[in-house]
Amino acid sequence: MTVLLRGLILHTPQNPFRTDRALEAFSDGGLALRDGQIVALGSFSEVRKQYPEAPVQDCREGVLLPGLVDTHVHYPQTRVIGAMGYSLLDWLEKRTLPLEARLSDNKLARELAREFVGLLLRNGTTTALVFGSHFQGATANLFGAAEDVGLRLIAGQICSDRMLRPELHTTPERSYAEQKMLIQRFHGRGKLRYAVTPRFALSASEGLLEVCQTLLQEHPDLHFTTHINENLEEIRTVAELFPWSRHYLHTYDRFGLVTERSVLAHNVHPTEPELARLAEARAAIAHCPSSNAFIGSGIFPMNRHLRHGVRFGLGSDVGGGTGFSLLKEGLMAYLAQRYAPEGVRLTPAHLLYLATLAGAEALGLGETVGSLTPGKAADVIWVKPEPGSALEVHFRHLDSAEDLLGSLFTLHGEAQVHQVWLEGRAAPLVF
Ligand SMILES: O=c1[nH]c(=O)c2nc[nH]c2[nH]1
Ligand SMILES: [Zn+2]
Repeated sequence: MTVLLRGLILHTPQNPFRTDRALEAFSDGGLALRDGQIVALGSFSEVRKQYPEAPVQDCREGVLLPGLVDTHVHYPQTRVIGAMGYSLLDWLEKRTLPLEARLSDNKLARELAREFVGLLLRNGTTTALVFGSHFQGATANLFGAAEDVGLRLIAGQICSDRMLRPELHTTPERSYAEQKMLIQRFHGRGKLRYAVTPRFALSASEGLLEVCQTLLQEHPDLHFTTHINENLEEIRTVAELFPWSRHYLHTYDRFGLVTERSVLAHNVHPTEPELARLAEARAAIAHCPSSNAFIGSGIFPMNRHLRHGVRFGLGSDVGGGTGFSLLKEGLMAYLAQRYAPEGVRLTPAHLLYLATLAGAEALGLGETVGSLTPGKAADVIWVKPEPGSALEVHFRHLDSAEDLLGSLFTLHGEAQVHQVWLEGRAAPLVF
């Protein structure tokens, strides 16, 4: 059955870093959904003519956007959000890893998984690349919870075999066996995909990185994700642990882990050769602006990434980040670039692109999601201003689509994700 959504529709089917006309807006727009796909987009009157019999859902209060894409978020860390006053390595040791160690308890893991996917959806995220758990059972729970609600999920069991805490350490042999089982069970099942996920080079021996390489060779359509160049002390330690490495990226590249299916989180302190190599390999970066500020990692050198042609999308990086909202991450990216000495002048179109299509492309899903182009999956969100809020005033009085989008990102805290469609089906937002 075809359904029509009517309202203000905004998306960025093109890249605003390359063209001035990337933002497409329909002030009284129509979006036709059928069999999980978008089948038409245009002015409401045009779309109505194509589907005169279809039921219409009136979404004229607020705005319809593509589902948001989070390229980096940690499933076990919802309850870590807000731990102030740390930098990366002491934040991991004192606040994050103790909680992650508790996910050996399957009952807790199931509860956290349901909570986590519910929070992604409530914030309008319909596709996510997720850091799983160090435990196989907990990671299976994450896949199960995503499947239950219909979230598009790429995730994997984290592997580490040194320098964290003993409960979180695996061995190369065990990690291979456990990951193999998860890949067989979940990779390619519905909207689930598997990502090989060493936590970071600091906590992975060469033997473990070899296992990651073997898995990617045995299953060339797997994804790969990890962290890189987040914090200066981390970078120094990695250089000591891999004395042969030319730079941080080399520790992954030596094992064939830097490809166009790779997403590396942060990259706040890259060298020029690393940026050149990332561009050459077409690997993508998950830019996590609120996390970079919150754990004091530094400001993302966006201009250098653009100059080299390195792809990047947005990541909430919960729980180093300050919450699940990618609208907020858009604002944080904007603010950080305003502070940076050679910051990029971002527009509302850039922020929407980074929160949607750029992320989809980083995950290799640019043909499937990220914009409302007909033929793509009907992953759509309806965002409304809270009654009585400044954002509502803006929605009543602004008539430029671009200005409205700017106020939506700026006043994101007054926006409510009212409804989410996953492949055309309305998802429950209360769990
Ligand atoms: O922001 C981060 N969050 C983490 O959990 C983590 N682990 C390694 N490096 C990390 N960075
Ligand atoms: Zn992270």
